[in-house]
Amino acid sequence: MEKYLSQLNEAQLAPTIQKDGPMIVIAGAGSGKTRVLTYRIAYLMSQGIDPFNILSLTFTNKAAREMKERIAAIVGQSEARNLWMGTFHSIFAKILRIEADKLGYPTNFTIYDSQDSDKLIGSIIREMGLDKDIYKTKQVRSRISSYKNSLITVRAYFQNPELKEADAMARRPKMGDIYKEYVDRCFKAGAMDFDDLLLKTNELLTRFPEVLMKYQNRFRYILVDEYQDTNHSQYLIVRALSDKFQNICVVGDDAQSIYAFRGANINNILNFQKDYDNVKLFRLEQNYRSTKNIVNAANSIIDKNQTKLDKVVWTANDEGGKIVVNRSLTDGDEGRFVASTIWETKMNEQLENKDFAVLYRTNAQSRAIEDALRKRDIPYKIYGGLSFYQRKEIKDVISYLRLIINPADEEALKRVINFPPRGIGATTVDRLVVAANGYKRSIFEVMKNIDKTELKINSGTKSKLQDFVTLIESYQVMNENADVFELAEHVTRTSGLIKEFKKDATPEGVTRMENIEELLNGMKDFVEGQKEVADATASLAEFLEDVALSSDLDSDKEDVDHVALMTIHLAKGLEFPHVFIVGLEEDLFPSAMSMNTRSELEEERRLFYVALTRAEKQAYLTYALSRYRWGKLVDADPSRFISEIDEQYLDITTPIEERRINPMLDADIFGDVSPNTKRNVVSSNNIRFKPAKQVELKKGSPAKEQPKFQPTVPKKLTRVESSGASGQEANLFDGKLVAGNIVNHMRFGKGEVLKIEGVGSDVKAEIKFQQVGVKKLLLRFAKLDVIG
Ligand SMILES: Nc1ncnc2c1ncn2[C@@H]1O[C@H](COP(=O)(O)OP(=O)(O)OP(=O)(O)O)[C@@H](O)[C@H]1O
Ligand SMILES: [Mg+2]
Repeated sequence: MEKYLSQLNEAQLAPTIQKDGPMIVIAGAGSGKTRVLTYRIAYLMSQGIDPFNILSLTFTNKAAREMKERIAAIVGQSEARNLWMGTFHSIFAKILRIEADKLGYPTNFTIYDSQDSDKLIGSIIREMGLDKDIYKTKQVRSRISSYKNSLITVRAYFQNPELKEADAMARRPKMGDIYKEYVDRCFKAGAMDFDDLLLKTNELLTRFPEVLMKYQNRFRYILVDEYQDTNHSQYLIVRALSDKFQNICVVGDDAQSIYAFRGANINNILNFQKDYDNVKLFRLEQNYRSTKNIVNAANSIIDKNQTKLDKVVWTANDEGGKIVVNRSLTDGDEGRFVASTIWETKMNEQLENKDFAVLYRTNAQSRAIEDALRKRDIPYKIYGGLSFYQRKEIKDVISYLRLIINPADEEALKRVINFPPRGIGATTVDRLVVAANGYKRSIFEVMKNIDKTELKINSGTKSKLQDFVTLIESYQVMNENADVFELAEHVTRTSGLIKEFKKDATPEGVTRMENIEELLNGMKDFVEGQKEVADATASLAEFLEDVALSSDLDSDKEDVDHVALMTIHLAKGLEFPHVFIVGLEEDLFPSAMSMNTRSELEEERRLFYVALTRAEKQAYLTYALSRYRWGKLVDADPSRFISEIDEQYLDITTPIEERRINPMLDADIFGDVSPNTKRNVVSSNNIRFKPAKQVELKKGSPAKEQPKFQPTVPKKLTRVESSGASGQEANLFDGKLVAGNIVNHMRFGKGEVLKIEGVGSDVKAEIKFQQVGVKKLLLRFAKLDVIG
């Protein structure tokens, strides 16, 4: 047996060496699914399968690169190089690059990133004279995206009255018209957006049987990682390509399906066995990633979901430390806890920064963490922010390059036609756009033929337009002989970009210049790198394709030692020794937007499962009692997810508060309460108002009795139990604190006690604070000093 196969356990070995036929590996996190795919590819090659015939689809380009390196270590670099490996988008962009003319696109088509799409949609909404508060750009884009991922073309849209009706109900009756205009304009600009890369591939494979056959024969073996997160469009591509040979191997975990909001369909994994004949099903049960505590805690979480496949996950790894649960008063404190824990752990255990990751639900949460890390001089990197290639100055340069290979590219043209300023005003551009739409030509063509049009543009402006056309055409000539680096270097100098950026001597301006330099360095690298690959051309088109599809997760330089900060969505498939999951608060995680149906809440829970299972050695769960959101300090309650973990796996440094939730509304969030009444009030600016606390004890009932509507926090986790009515804390102020006392509160400052009410653990004080007015505080939680 091949030596590397001994690095697999028996259960992993079986799918690895199952050469032919459809197969699925369903297994929990950390059980070696990705490892099986990697070794399977090496195995197929050792069995004489040509790497050109193997297609492997991964979730990130980074994952693809890592797999390739691993395989190269086994079978050798030169063979591994010929594998087709990458994300759906990058692989099918390459195929479309070859076949695009069949669909009426130039093979040099541009890929619009989400910024480009947003800009185009924004201008369409403006041109159509629609209300931009109703037709919000991002919402419109996500709607269009969901049509495309469900393969609803413009024509299909207009044939289906239900769709139109749904949009009309959502107060957007013109959605279809925007969709049509957007698609037309992209097509005219020779541009595909991200979703087109899949949609057009589907179109290609259905409309052109000979093309389908070509790629079916090419990709005799297909492997897909993270299959649970494929959307309909991706699903159909995989089905079509694998239809002939049926050598399809998918791996996934239904418990980690977290992209439903972007159209991922968990049924793809559930139905796989129905889609193909004689499917071999494999299961892996042993987790190699995490400690027993983490594995068991994660199991106890996912158990709460109703919709799931039964799976066993266990580990032979050490017990490990319990999961640390930390409460902070504010998000700032939370950041400080994270930073100081990282700092101390690094010292005590001799670790590096890259052994730590901080995961959050929303990007906005990174700020407080960043501040705290900076104060301690701990280097960090945020993943998933604005990627390098989306920064303004970089996009400016890239837009020139895009225009060189595809002068029809409307978004690129609009970006640089007057940058650096050359006296072509917005009105002129608007006229050009209208004319181009009228003539059904690109703006660039209209500009080239400006004398033949009837546009009302004065001769001074006309000659400026012609100069611009000449400039771009001169670059096009240069592009025939120069490489990407030489061309870009020339463009930045002669277009006036460098001069323009140099004018700005502020630190930001200096950073811009550095970024451009970095871009040029990257191009040099690209050119050198391509020289090593036999059939590569180092063409500008290839470079731009890499740029359009790169995310900053991909460009991660392994040699830099930093703490990783990212959203949980981005962390899928990754692993880190120490993981902090921050902001575990109701309405944040689970997100306020995702609590309307059981399936939404279950997706949030899967997200939590993904987060927790990234940790190898130690996990930390943190929450704050108040946090700045939308510029306001809002109160927060600990997330239900913390209390859903079996307590034996937790190390709770500070007892968890009862959730201040209206028991009437929360009795059974999906049960007997009508959906209209159960939600909290949402104000117009989307800030959720918390209903007043109504967990009152019945008169005369013993203090220990739990309220009838016990929130989902298990009894033992509530402060009532841990310190108890009989414990000292609850009685701390009994009898000691009386009306008239002057107290000091950590957050509210100085105040006077007006009255005391309630019994046992429910004793409250009404206090008039100098700064914030009258507040009612539960004494067992309130941090008060009596000062008079
Ligand atoms: N048989 C094995 N022996 C030793 N280590 C293993 C074995 N199988 C997997 N591992 C290691 O366990 C970790 C998890 O494996 P892998 O990433 O393949 O799991 P996964 O099932 O893909 O996880 P996820 O669901 O998070 O994507 C990796 O570090 C991997 O190298
Ligand atoms: Mg994996």
